[in-house]
Amino acid sequence: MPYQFDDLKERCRDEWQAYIQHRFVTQLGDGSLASESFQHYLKQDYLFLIQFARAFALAAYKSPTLADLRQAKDGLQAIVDVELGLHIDYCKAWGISEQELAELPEARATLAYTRYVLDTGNRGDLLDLHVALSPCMVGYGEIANWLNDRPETARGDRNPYDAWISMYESDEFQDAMKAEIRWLDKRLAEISPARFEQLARIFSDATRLEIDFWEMGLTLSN
Ligand SMILES: Cc1ncc(CN)c(N)n1
Repeated sequence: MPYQFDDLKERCRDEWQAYIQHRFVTQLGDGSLASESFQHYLKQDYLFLIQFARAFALAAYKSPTLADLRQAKDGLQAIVDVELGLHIDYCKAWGISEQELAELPEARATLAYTRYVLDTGNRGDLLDLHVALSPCMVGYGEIANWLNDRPETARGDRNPYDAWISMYESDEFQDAMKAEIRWLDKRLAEISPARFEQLARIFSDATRLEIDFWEMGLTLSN
């Protein structure tokens, strides 16, 4: 049986579930998350997204074909034009200016995650890099859908974080997520069991670093 993206998730099912259904996520969904935690997360996520945009630029550099180049360009565009744009507007609404964002120091969880992905991409090939990026690209789309299906989730005026959920439910974000899964499914179909083990390690590491990012928000750690 050829491998596919779902096999990576299945291989680290416990970590994936701990990421998708993290306490930060459930509190964000029911609206009970402390605003300090959300603001801390938002600020660090701005810094995170800048580094992730660099990682997609690295994917473009490492792309041997036009199809690969387009996929890297679409990922970069989803972050720079869609996510970062919305993020800056969203930060403004929460009283955080672009100037403040530009001057922030990176928290350790931000440093660890982003540099892990960049290092994996530098050392490895294009598939290593896309697998390291995939918990970010796929996880938030899945989180938005999971929250939306959850009866405890409060929507609209009843939840101060409703716009965050809507951002990741948007067609732009969901389409970028599906395109990334399609790209990965095609590449993973061609790999050996030994290669799958290497990629499963990367996927698990990146997923654990996503969990640490939520923890950083909850504990306000720097
Ligand atoms: C930490 C993190 N992971 C994922 C995403 C979704 N691109 C994000 N904005 N921030």
